Amino acid sequence: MSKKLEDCVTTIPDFPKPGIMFRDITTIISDPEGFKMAVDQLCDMVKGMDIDIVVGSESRGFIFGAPVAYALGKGFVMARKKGKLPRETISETYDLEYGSATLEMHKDSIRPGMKVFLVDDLVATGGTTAAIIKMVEKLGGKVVKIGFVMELAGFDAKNKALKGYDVESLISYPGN
Ligand SMILES: O=P(O)(O)OC[C@H]1O[C@H](OP(=O)(O)OP(=O)(O)O)[C@H](O)[C@@H]1O
Ligand SMILES: Nc1ncnc2[nH]cnc12
Repeated sequence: MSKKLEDCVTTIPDFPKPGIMFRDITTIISDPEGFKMAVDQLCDMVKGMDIDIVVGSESRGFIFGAPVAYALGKGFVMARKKGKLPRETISETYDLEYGSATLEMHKDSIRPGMKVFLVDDLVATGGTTAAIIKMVEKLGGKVVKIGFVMELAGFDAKNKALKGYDVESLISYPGN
């Protein structure tokens, strides 16, 4: 039987805090078949769609977003953690499953009217993605597709933080 992407994920209970089921992507990306499956399947999500640019968040979003952009023949924009981008930025602060954080994007990275494919490894609350959506929209871009490798369905981000957007995940885990 051929390998499935799910088989490449390792789950670590109680990391980094008690009660968190940590879905570890390191075993996807260290496996050539797993990494290729993930990138190819993310690209398939926008087959036939008109997109201008791929956006990914630091740091695990970079790992999938950059090869997806390359494979699609598009550019890649980084949403970075605070204080890392050298030019004029826009920023958003948001809550995480465990803590809070601020992401920044270069103000000139999205031009008005650009159609954005937002890529990340995982969605839990959707707070990270919602922060990026806010920045993209403030810059005049339109998020036309959001693709995740994994979703923690218990948070119901699709119907809460990301309601109204076109969201797809390659793997869905019930619960948090
Ligand atoms: O849906 P949310 O509740 O916002 O959580 C999901 C986000 O959390 C993780 O990133 P993290 O901020 O831990 O950064 P990392 O990629 O640098 O580990 C993950 O890569 C997502 O970006
Ligand atoms: N449960 C989880 N596993 C891996 N990364 C995460 N980011 C937020 N929640 C996570």
